[in-house]
Amino acid sequence: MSETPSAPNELEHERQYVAGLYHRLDELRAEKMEQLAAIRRSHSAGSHQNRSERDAFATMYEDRLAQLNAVDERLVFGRLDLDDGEKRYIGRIGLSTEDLQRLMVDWRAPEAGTFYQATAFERQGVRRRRHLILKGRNVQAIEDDVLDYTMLEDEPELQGEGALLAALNSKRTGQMSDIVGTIQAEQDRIIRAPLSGTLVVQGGPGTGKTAVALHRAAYLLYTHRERLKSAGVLLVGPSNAFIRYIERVLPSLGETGVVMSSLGQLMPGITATHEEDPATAEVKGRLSMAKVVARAVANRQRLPIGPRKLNVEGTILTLTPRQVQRARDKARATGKPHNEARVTFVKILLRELTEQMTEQLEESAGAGNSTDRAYLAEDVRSARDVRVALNLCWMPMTPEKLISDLFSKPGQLEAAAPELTDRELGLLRRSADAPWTEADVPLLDEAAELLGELDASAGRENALREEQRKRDLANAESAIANTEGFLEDSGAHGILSAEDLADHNAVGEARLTAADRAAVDRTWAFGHIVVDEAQELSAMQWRLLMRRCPLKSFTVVGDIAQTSSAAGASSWQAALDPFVGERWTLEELTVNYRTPAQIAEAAVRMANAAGLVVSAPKAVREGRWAPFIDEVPDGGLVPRLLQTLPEDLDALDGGLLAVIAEDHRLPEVRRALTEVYGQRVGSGAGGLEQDIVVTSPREAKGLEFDGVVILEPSELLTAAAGKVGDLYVAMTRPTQRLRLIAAEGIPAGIPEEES
Ligand SMILES: Nc1ncnc2c1ncn2[C@@H]1O[C@H](COP(=O)(O)OP(=O)(O)OP(=O)(O)O)[C@@H](O)[C@H]1O
Repeated sequence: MSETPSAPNELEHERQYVAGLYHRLDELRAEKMEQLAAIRRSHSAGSHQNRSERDAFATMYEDRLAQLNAVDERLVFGRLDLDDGEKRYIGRIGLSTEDLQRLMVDWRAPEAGTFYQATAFERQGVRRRRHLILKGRNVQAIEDDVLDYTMLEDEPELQGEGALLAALNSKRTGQMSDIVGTIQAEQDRIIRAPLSGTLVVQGGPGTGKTAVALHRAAYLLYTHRERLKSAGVLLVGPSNAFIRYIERVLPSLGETGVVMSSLGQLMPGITATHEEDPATAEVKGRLSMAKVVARAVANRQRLPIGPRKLNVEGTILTLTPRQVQRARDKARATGKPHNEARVTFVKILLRELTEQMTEQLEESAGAGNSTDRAYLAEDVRSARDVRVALNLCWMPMTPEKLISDLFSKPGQLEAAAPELTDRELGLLRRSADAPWTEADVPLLDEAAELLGELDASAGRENALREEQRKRDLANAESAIANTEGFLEDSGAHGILSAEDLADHNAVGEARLTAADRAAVDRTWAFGHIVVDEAQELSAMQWRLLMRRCPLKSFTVVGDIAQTSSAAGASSWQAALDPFVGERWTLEELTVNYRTPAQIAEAAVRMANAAGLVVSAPKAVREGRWAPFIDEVPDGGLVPRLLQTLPEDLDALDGGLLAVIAEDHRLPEVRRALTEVYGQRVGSGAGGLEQDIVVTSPREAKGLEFDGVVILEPSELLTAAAGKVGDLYVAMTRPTQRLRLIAAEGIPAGIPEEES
């Protein structure tokens, strides 16, 4: 049902139309630049309010300009020919002529939906769907799906097969790109699903879950702009490497307002490392840890063992356990978090101690000789003994201090976690200065929730100010870049620095977007949260995310079979039940767009042989190569890698190659490869710019490469705490070629004859 029109006049027609679209884009850019420059020229004049209004306009123009600049590549990618004769062009944004004649429809608009959804079975008024394949600003080729006849097939229909296969076969760059021109019908249905509720998207490797999650975020922001602009959208991924891998997709879709965070960054101000020990991560991830943290907080509200003598300016007062208990009960009854309820606790006891002091002084000075209560209250409040005693009973506390003490002081841990075994307690113990890990983040968040603000204003305001300054600088830089031509003409080029402009623009909080504010505010309630690789989340991580979106509007994408974290999910039902019960819907993606059939099938056979039930998506294409299997003698892994690498690199012809192995092998592999390939070798997360990447299976999660070499695959099978996720993940990363080098035997199922 695909036809490629050869008629040169068709191509010529499209070239002219597309040139017209770019012309309009350039006009709009020039217009916005002129408006921005005019605002800047008049900037310093007028009242504070005038300046604020101009700032608001400047921000609006800058945002629009940034969007217009971001959509240049593949501005338009499709055309629909409709029954009524209309020819509707579909592109990254909507464009109209000056007198509002529509030139191109935004891919997220309802009128563009049929571009992705129409099939030969259900034409939805579409006669022909045309894909435009651009290089730079020029139309290189066109490819048509003709839908105005019925064609029955059993296979799932691929739309724009030529354009799709061209995209799938293109070399990987180490950064994900958008799929807006070739979204398939089953993906589109998910992208355009309603905003409310929790939607789970389950799909095997390479089915486009990440792509769908990102396009859905862009779609929701477009369709529910008002609501989501003020509340913000949060996108959570497994690691910083993953966030770097996907970070260009949303800007390329014209959206910059999404907060992207890895699991280690979910608590503003804390940068956490990976939790190395899976058993420790598993214990920290249990839902029952919420109770442990709650007990740890309650244990910081203590009763003295007996009456305590306090010296206030030479007068001896007594603080009794009973008094403390009464004050504690009242403070707890306020229902406020620890640090805020402490205010009540302290107020009650200071009042009682001041009364005691008044009575004692009046007694000793004789009746009728009244003392000034205000002075006495101040004496009591500032007395060292009183401060120490009240702090011992109810210490103001930061989340970091609470959790650090909990894990580094054995007595505190035992008191707070009576349900844990000695072995589990041992797993949690750590030194006070150990770095924070991803598994600590939900515990810190839980603590922050129960403790409340230490000083309700300080921390957040500083963070906001810092964030504001960063944004002002970035805005100023882009404003200067965008108006370069104008500045040159006016002779101002080079005179104005981004810092000057940022200072000039600083107008307080008003200019921060919701996303800026949300990124630094732990208590921010997002309008929607998208979670990728969601199978890895522990119950405590889910608990944290649920707090960040009280409306429970979630898009959850992942693959249960790829779970490698010991704290991760074994079923969506089990993972979500504590938080949303049955109120979630499941969608499945069934086509593998990444991995060639021969490789995907070997991965599935391996998983099945290891006892893992995996959904086996149908691969869209055959590859050129079946997996290469090299069995070598002991000590032969790296020599064989060095021997085979030239052939693999040659075959990939400049493509991206990853060597995946367990952590303990990585230094040796890196050393050996760097000796031969020097700067071409990058490591793990930071290495995606290089064409040879050496990485662990964990860091490769969610990423893809043209070629993959796995060293000692059986090790990846056993390392993942009894789960086969890691080897399954590693085997499904390549888009072209897979090689397995093994000294300890090839895991069952991989060679075809065993199947
Ligand atoms: N409709 C499409 N058009 C073009 N490319 C697509 C399409 N759908 C998916 N792809 C490509 O397929 C590859 C796999 O997609 P993606 O990474 O989103 O899959 P995934 O399901 O998240 O995989 P995994 O779970 O294995 O990490 C990517 O290169 C993506 O760009």
